[in-house]
Amino acid sequence: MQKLIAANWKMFKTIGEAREMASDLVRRVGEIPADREVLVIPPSTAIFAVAEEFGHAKGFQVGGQNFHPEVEGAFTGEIAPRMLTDLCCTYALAGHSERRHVFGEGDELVGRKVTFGLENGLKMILCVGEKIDERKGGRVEEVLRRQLEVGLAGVSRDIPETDIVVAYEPVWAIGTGEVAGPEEIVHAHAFIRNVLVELFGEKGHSIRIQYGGSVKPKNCADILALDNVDGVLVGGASLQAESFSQIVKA
Ligand SMILES: O=C(CO)COP(=O)(O)O
Repeated sequence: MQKLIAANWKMFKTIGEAREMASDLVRRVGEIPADREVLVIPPSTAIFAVAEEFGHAKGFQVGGQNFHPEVEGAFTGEIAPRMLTDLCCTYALAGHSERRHVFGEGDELVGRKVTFGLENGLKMILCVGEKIDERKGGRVEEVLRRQLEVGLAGVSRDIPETDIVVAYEPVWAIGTGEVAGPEEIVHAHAFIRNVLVELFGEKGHSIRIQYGGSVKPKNCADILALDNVDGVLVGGASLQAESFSQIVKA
């Protein structure tokens, strides 16, 4: 299965900055390794500019960080999945910890986004992960199970396995420089794999599980080599072409 190497730019980069980085990235990466898929997820204002810079560069994709699960309507400030596909997006995120914990999104809303995005032409990356107090309280599995079961509740068992991705992002490792240790990653990913098999049967073995949280050029090869790590979702280190191109090729 191809590893999914994704850049989450969060609320960084104007159109000009995004264009510059996108063209630099294409130049630095050159040909994407055959076993990799590359996805850049800019703020919505810069998605189309990045898609244009990627142009015909083979294999570079763009995605959306968020959307509202309706076709269209009176939802000031929101954008719809069909507006993301209109901007050439192939993927979107749901349930990122910043959406959950800064903007108060709960599991049910996250689940509606996953289902609605899939029904409207997007592949969906469901982000899950425990907070530090949940880890200290021995509740990692309980939290992951709930986020997966509710987040994937509306997803048909018949969807292609490449349409859904789970990103394990322990909240305490995001933007802190404190990457989860190999045992923590392997344990969490194995647990997620088991839940995916419970939910989707055999297909659960081929649904990709990304790791996210302080991924850098210097640690990404080791992380990508761990069991059940089928890609990475990168924040800070995805903002420079130099570091993200190293991660793509690691
Ligand atoms: O939130 C993340 C990706 O979605 C991870 O961010 P950092 O790589 O900056 O820790």
